[in-house]
Amino acid sequence: MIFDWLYGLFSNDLAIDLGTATTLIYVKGKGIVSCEPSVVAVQRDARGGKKVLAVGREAKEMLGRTPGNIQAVRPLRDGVIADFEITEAMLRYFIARAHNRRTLVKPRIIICVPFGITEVEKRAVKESAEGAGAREVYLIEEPMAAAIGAGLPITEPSGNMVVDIGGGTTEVAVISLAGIVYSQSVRVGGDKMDESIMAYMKRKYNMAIGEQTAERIKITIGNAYPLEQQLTMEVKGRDMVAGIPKTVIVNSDEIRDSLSEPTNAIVDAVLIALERTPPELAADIVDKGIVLTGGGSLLKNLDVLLREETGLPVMVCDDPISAVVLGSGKALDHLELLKEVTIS
Ligand SMILES: Nc1ncnc2c1ncn2[C@@H]1O[C@H](COP(=O)(O)OP(=O)(O)OP(=O)(O)O)[C@@H](O)[C@H]1O
Repeated sequence: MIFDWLYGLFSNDLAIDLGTATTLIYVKGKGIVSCEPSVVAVQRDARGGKKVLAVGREAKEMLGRTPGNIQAVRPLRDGVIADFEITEAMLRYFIARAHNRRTLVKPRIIICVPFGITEVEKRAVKESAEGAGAREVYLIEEPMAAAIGAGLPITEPSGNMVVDIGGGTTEVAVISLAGIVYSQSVRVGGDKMDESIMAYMKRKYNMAIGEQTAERIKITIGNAYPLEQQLTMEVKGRDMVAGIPKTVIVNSDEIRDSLSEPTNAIVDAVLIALERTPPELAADIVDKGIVLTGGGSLLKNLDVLLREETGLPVMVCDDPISAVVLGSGKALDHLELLKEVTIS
């Protein structure tokens, strides 16, 4: 008892959402202390060695703007770890910054990982957190963390459907009695939406735009179902024929059309999940509806499209970008829940 109290006083337990697009860190008792792009700027020397120059927001600014020997990389792609070494360096950086090293006790860290992560990837994530000073490392799968973060009653014997639309993947899961009954991950998310916009700008306007511009278009006027009012936006890029910078005005209808492939893939993943859900749990979902989490769920009217296509109630949770890290943090706060929902 006294140990628990002392531990609570001195420890600085962390929850980390290691996302393809964003890494968020939650510190027990303080809330979310960091929310930065999962990007690392790396300098390569002649012998192939790598030196980390910047991490997070500062590194994202460098994407597409670096000289030859410096590379701004996203170490997680399509929901999986594409570069172990750099993921580890990024994790160390974020943990070191969030963890108050003056505290006496090493932190317990819970890290949220993509559903279906391999044993090798699990070990890599655990080892990098241990290397960064963790006393104990717990892993929680993304759909579970998202469901807890969205406030779903996951420990009850009833079906809950959560659709987490991230940067690299969309994970559709049905959860009951603190277990994942069904989960399917498709490699479609915010990144594919950005790619579709880039391809459209090339096709329609002969114009090359960068990833960041495509993301801005998506966030500002992107949509999945007709908006009440048409929106427009000025876009700057490079004319691919003349080779000089140019500006065009695009509208929300054409951007919706350009996004139809990724948005339809998300609808299909949800329809397949509904088809494969055991009947009793499907009946619960008909009553309770589908909850959307993840930054991709903020695409305008994506909830409306899903409602139209499934005929079920669909709602976006409060603060969808933080749901996963908040859910992981909540698990860390409740020992019983932690045992039930983490994977080894
Ligand atoms: N308002 C918005 N409208 C549309 N998309 C948005 C909006 N805000 C953020 N996004 C997109 O959400 C995505 C990031 O979501 P999130 O932070 O949940 O992903 P992640 O957890 O890093 O990825 P993953 O779950 O694949 O590991 C990005 O593609 C971003 O462009």
